[in-house]
This record gives sequence, C-alpha cells and structure tokens, in this order.
Amino acid sequence: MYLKRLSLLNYKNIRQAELEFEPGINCFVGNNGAGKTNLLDAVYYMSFCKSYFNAIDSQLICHDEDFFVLQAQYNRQEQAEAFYAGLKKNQKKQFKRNKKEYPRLSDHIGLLPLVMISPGDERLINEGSDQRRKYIDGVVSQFDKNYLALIIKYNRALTQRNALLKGAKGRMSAVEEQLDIWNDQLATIGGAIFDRRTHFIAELEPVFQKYHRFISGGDEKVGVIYHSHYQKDNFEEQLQRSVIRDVALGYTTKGVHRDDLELLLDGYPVKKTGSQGQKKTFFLAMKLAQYEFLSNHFGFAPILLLDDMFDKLDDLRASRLIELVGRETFHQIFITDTQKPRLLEIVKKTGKDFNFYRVADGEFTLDN
Ligand SMILES: Nc1ncnc2c1ncn2[C@@H]1O[C@H](COP(=O)(O)OP(=O)(O)OP(=O)(O)O)[C@@H](O)[C@H]1O
Repeated sequence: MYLKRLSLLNYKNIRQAELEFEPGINCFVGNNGAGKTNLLDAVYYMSFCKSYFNAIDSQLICHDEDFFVLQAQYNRQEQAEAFYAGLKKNQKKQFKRNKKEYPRLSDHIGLLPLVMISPGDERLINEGSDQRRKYIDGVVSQFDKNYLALIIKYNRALTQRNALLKGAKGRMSAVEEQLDIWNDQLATIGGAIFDRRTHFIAELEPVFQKYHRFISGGDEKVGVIYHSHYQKDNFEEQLQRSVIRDVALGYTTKGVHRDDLELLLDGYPVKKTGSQGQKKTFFLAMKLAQYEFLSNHFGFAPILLLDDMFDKLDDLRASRLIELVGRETFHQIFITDTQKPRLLEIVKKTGKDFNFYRVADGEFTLDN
C-alpha cells in the first residue's frame, strides 16, 4: 500500500499543492516553518481522520479561509483508491472512500495503516501516564475494533462510578449498594482491557529491545514494564477495599485508567536520566516496534512518516536508523529535514528510490 497522489487546499499554511509520490523515500527539505510537518500531518489525516498535532479540526483550516480539502489516491493491493477529506468552518467533517461517504469515521481507521514519528513523541517519556495509555490504545485499536468498544464501555462505567462517588459527598451509606454494579463492570471490562494490553506489551517489548539495541549500538540496557492494578489478585476486592478512599476523594483510584508503562534506561527512569539523544533513541525504538507490530498484524507495510528525526542523533545512531528504514520491511517513507546535503547523504545509503521536494512558504517544488 502506498500514497500515489495528494492534493491539498487550505491545509494549514499549504494553500494549494498537487503532489505525486512513489514507493521508497519521499524527502521534504526547507527552513523552519516552511510547511514540511504540515504536509506529513495531512498524510496522517488521511489515515486517521484527524491531525497528529491539533486536537481541534478547525485549526487545520488555513488562516482567513473557510474550508480545507485533502484528496488522495492510494494504491492498495494493486488497485487505485480515492479518498477525500474535507472540512468547512462550523460544519461536520466529511470523509469519503471512492466518492462514498463513510457512515462512521471509525470504518476508515485501519484501512491505510501509518506510523508517524516526530520529536513531539518525547511526550511518551516526559509526560503523564495518560500519554502512554494513549500510545497503547492507539496501536491496539487500529487492528482490534473490539478493543475500542471496550475502552468506550469502560470509560462510561468509570464516569458513572465517579459521578456516584462525587454525589455521595463523602457519605459511604449513600452509595454503597449502587457501587456494586459499577465495581462489577470495571472488573470485567477492565479485565478484558488488561488482557489485551498485557499481550500487546509482551509482543512489543522484545521488538523494542531489538530496535533499541540496533540503533544505540547495544551499550544501553532498556526496559518497558507494564504496571496495572489488575496484575494483583482479585481486582474486585481491591475496589472494595478502596471504596472509603474513593468516596472521600470523589473519584475512582483503581482500574485500567491508572495503568502505566515504566520506561527504564540502565535501571533508571529514562525521563530523569536520559539525554536528549537517548530519549529520542528510546521513543524511536518504541515507535519502530509499533511499526513492526502493525506490519505483522496487517500483513503489509504501513506508511512511515519521520519528522525531523535526524537532529540530536549522533552519526552512528543516525546511520543505524537509516540502515533500518532501508530494509524491505519499509515500503513508503516520508522524511523531513532542514538540510538537503545531510538528508541526501543519508537516503543515498539506503539504496531505495527517493524523491526530493523543496518546501518554502507552504509551496512544494520537485528538487531531485
Ligand atoms: N491554520 C493555519 N493557517 C496558516 N498557517 C498555519 C496554520 N497552522 C499552522 N500554520 C503555519 O505553519 C507553519 C509551520 O509549518 P510546519 O510545522 O509544517 O513547519 P516545518 O517546515 O515542519 O518547520 P520546522 O523545520 O520548524 O519543523 C507555521 O509558520 C505556522 O504559523
């Protein structure tokens, strides 16, 4: 599967562009703020019906305009398919496959698998546990539709339980009986989520280790350890034991909504001890493991977007990264950088076909 053609109208600072791509490596070079990341974001949008960077869709419309449109042609299993994404101010977004609008956007997710790796992924390391849960949920729900349904159900039960706890205003007797219903739901739905997360991490961890060892040269010892209340015996009993505390606090303190991944570098939290380059290597290996995981599950190579990934990596790590993406496992790759000579030297080494686009003020010129 690969993206063959993309036309953009009013997507962030890209007012109008018609771009052709090939399998292999597509490079975008330009100064800061030129529109390189915006282009990758548009490609991301075609896969996930949302931006990688902006939670609010209307922010994607070019300033002073009323709409944006993205039209793309993909080759999927030797067949050309057309996709359309459009948003008018104050209206619902439209997403179409071969001119037919999707009844639900979720029907589209998973059709055009893609992994974006950007400097912003450092939040996986630096920010709170919600980022790591989002990472797990994002990957697993791409191929397991039931998983997304479980998360939605769990969150509903959690919201109900929390509302009950808040309404109790610290009085146990007011809620004791009703809590049982929600405890039961959190235990069963949460248990199913926990099982899937456990399998995912067990599959991901060795692949993460493999990529980390390869890029770093193997001198650093790393680990990704899954922590969940469900790992301890009888979750329902834990819920029961925490009821007094939950009522006092007005929210639920036990459950998969508190799951986390402990990220270790040489036995210490990478967040505290890792240098910028070490952190970059760490999340790069996590995202590449995600890529391999999805590749195995879909049976074909997702698109890979590498946004500004060579900055802060030493020469050894940068050359190892490029050696990796030169492999067969990666079919179509989009890379951004500010310096053409550096990127040209890097991509030549892969032996893959490549294209260069120069980017300035949201405009793209083929520059091979
Ligand atoms: N809705 C919008 N309308 C117009 N311009 C926008 C909009 N949203 C973002 N921009 C502009 O897009 C530019 C950022 O583009 P982008 O992030 O693609 O840069 P880049 O080429 O990747 O730069 P860098 O090398 O710094 O990462 C900024 O100048 C920003 O003001």
